[in-house]
Amino acid sequence: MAFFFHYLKSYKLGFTVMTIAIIASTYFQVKAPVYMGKAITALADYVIGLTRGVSDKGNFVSSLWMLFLFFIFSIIAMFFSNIIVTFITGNSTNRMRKGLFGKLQKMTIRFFDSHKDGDILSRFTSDLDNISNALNQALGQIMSNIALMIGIIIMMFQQNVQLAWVTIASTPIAVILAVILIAKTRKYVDIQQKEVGKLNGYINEKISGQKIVITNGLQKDAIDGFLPYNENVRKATFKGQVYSGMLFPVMNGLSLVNTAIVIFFGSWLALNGDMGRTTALGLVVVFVQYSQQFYQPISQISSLYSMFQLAITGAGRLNEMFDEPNEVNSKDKQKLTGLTDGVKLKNVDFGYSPDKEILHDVSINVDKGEMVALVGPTGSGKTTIMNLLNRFYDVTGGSVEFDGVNVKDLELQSLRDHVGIVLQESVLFSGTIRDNIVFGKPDASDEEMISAAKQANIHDFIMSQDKGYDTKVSDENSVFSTGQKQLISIARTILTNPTLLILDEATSNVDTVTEAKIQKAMDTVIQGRTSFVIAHRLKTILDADKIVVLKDGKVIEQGNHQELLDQKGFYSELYNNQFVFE
Ligand SMILES: Nc1ncnc2c1ncn2[C@@H]1O[C@H](COP(=O)(O)OP(=O)(O)OP(=O)(O)O)[C@@H](O)[C@H]1O
Repeated sequence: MAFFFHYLKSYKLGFTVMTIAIIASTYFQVKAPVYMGKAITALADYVIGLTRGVSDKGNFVSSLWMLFLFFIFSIIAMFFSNIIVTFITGNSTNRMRKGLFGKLQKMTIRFFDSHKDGDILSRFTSDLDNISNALNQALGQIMSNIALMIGIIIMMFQQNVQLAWVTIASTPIAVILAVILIAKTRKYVDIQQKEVGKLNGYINEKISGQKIVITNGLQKDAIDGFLPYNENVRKATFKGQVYSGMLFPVMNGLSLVNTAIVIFFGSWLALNGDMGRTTALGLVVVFVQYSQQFYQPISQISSLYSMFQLAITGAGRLNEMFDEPNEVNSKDKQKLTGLTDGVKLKNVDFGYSPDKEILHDVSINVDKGEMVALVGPTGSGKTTIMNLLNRFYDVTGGSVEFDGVNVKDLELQSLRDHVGIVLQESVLFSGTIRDNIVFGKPDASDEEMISAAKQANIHDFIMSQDKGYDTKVSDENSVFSTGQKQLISIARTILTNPTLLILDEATSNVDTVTEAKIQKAMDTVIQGRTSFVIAHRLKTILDADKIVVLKDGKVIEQGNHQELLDQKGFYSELYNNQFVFE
């Protein structure tokens, strides 16, 4: 509720106008049957008058006109309130989406590492859609239905107290039936959502692994696995639909029975009561209208319930994201302006979760301009060390220092400005090749951009494209191979001229020509720069000023190639067996 209030509170004027429009529309709607009754009484009087030779149809015509006008006014007022609801809903969901995306940009790497892309995306799509639908439907409908119910009750008691009691006598039965049906529907809608989630999970997994399915000829098995999920969805949907489908017929049936009782009792009043018969006839017509209108709000409000439930779940999931911690605010901290001495990891301990330590007492010294190669078996903690260098995560023990200053005492933005990263998996954003190269330095001149592309060995390839640097890059139309993508991201990093470079060498198989280009580009970008490289190629390791050998989160050996060979330890054993580092 606090979530909805936060976004809706700024539309006070809109709500006021909407309330006035709803009250007006309700007034016209509940008053119209009175004129219908008057018209019937006037018609009956006119017919009786004809037999007696007196005929005045003035009352009948004027009542019909009023009836017509009241319906028209009611429609106009309803139209206004709907437009305002649409305006408020559109604007508030727009603000929610903006807030959510803004929040996303402030989130920590930990959040992205621990949530699936699909899960984050669904908050922007299905959760926001559920909220928007519920707001759209509920804001106007709940208010106008409640207003309608109150209006009808007031009008009925004004018209005739006895008939009013008869009409509302069955309300408790209707409410009890509605509550039972909704509870049943909800149970099966919940099951249905869970089953749909499982089905989507299965489809998702199979789509991403489709190549493996095809390679192993497992298409039939994939379908066999799919069928039970699909069947469970069908069963749950069917049961939910049965109960929710019963709501309207049951309400309609009750409304009809109620109308019959009203007609029966109304006719009895007309025949035995002390009012004129034509007036009583008019009254019966009025109450037939009311008894039908009276059931509308009950069934409409109850049918909105499941929509509300989805919106509340959606709001909960959005709130979960808003409650996530932001990246630290470090505006008042020291700015990193460059590097004079070097970078140090001092007795670093770290775990992604408190109960499992990954790095144990890791110490590495890198002097300015040195290149360090991190080597070690898979899972030994190489990427984790990279994650600590530019403070994606905070160490739990020890410290990471730039020129002796703890990264926790540095302004985060200045730290990130000085650290350049080339990941194994290079990402290209939609836009032109130019946009992608100048991504980290949007104000770069064309000369700077071209020089970076030349150093990264990708200039000639770009120029071979029809539109050169203005060639569009998109998912469907990606002209780049994996290796070329890596060259582009190297160009992107060269352009930002980072003080400290973090580089994850690609292990993916690229052709030998591209491989040589990547190697050359890496040599260029590493030259004279302080750098950490997760090394997979022997040449990089041989060229390194320092090799750090990691195993199970511990530094087990450290030194240059020759020193490590002389130690005759883990490294020399692996090297002699030509085992991991090719
Ligand atoms: N985001 C994370 N959350 C929790 N645990 C993680 C996370 N990332 C890595 N780990 C765990 O930390 C340990 C070290 O992983 P890391 O990615 O640093 O190894 P690595 O040496 O880079 O491996 P590889 O050569 O396979 O890339 C592994 O046990 C891994 O399961």
